Amino acid sequence: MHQDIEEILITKEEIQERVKKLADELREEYTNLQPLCICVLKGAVPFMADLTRAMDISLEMDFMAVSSYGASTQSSGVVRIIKDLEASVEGRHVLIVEDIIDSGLTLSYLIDLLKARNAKSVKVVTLLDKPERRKTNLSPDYFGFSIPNKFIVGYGMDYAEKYRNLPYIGVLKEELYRS
Ligand SMILES: O=P(O)(O)OC[C@H]1O[C@H](OP(=O)(O)OP(=O)(O)O)[C@H](O)[C@@H]1O
Ligand code: HPA
Ligand SMILES: [Mg+2]
Repeated sequence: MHQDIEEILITKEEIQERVKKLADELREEYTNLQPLCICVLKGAVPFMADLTRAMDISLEMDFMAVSSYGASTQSSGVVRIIKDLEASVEGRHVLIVEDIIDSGLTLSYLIDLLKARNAKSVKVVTLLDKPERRKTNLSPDYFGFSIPNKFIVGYGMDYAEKYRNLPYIGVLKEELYRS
């Protein structure tokens, strides 16, 4: 285990098993709809890659970068678009692929934006849900795990850009960000 990790919350094997089940559910819903899967950079990259391959249906991918955390464990509340989509979402069935919903501010901003751009449907799949910290009344259509209010890293998730390549999801030692 990495020296900065307090405990492993979800193992690599548990992630793989859950992702496969989510993909089965999404296949049911999206077969023949040619969904546009939107990966929210950067944290959702490993989840997007594993999930879409396991879905194994005809789909398209696009990528969007928004950021509200920076080098902090608290959302700034201000969502900035860093990279916009290439594809038009008009008339499309859109599936937003997120790694984590925490305050919900990133996602509520994105959902409003995609609806305003006339997507035919907008749904959300997130690997992790941290409901205790929610500041909006938003819940994902699909989620992998509900987790306690701890700052976690790994499988795409970072603290100040580090730890994204850990294969498991772990709780970051508090002394690394509390001073
Ligand atoms: O529900 P919220 O409180 O808005 O938090 C969730 C968002 O915050 C993180 O992204 P971040 O802004 O850190 O960008 P990153 O994916 O590039 O790390 C995470 O990947 C989600 O997109
Ligand atoms: O717990 C978290 N870890 C990493 N990134 C995050 N973005 C929102 N919550 C988290
Ligand atoms: Mg981040």
